[in-house]
Amino acid sequence: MSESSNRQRVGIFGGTFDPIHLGHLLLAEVAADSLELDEVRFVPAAISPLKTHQRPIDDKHRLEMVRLAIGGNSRFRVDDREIRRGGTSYTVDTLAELRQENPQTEWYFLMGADSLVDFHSWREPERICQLARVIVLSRGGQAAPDMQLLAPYLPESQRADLASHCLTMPQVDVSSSAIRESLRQSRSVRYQLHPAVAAYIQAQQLYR
Ligand SMILES: Nc1ncnc2c1ncn2[C@@H]1O[C@H](COP(=O)(O)OP(=O)(O)OP(=O)(O)O)[C@@H](O)[C@H]1O
Ligand SMILES: O=C(O)c1ccc[n+]([C@@H]2O[C@H](COP(=O)([O-])O)[C@@H](O)[C@H]2O)c1
Repeated sequence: MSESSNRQRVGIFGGTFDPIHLGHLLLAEVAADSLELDEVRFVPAAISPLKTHQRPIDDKHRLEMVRLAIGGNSRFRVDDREIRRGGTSYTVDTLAELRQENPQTEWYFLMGADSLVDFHSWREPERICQLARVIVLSRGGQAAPDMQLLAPYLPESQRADLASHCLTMPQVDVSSSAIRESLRQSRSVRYQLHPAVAAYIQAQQLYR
């Protein structure tokens, strides 16, 4: 057996998860399956760097909803390091920490195609691509992500690498912001959330 086939393959999936919804779960499942990952780690951000103007709900609720949503999936784990670290959650810091703790692991950083559009304004995008293989998941029915957007920021070789590791997932037109808005207006969010998350939101009276 080759050395690389013995190495753990772990996907890192960061998000504000305010709240976690079925689009997130499907993205992680498609990535786990297509990339033959041993594990996907959901990493809730304390404060996402490009969302500093809007405070998410309490960390403990977001963390608990991730736990509830991934319950029963043996490949999914939650990693609360960004919440513990507090402040603005930079992906480069998280990946550097993970690499240092587990140098033998093959790390895959998963992101939705909409995040790619502002990837150039992330902290140290070039180093992120060195620390992990960045996997962009685009939604079926939508145009493939435009890698030219990254031309000023990433060398051609890294752009080509990103482009060759795009995955397509079914289009799930669900977002945390639309769910928050529906809940505020007492509209149904049925089938957009894991039932355990929906029950938690109701019991805790969140997003009213
Ligand atoms: N419906 C979806 N399908 C595929 N990917 C998604 C979907 N919703 C979010 N993502 C991806 O999940 C990651 C984390 O997203 P985030 O927690 O900000 O959720 P969101 O629904 O985009 O939130 P908001 O509506 O508040 O911006 C991002 O990379 C984003 O591109
Ligand atoms: O490191 C950065 O500069 C950076 C900038 C924007 C977003 N991110 C990460 O991308 C993930 C998704 O962010 P968001 O805002 O879509 O919830 C989350 O883990 C953020 O910490 C990271």
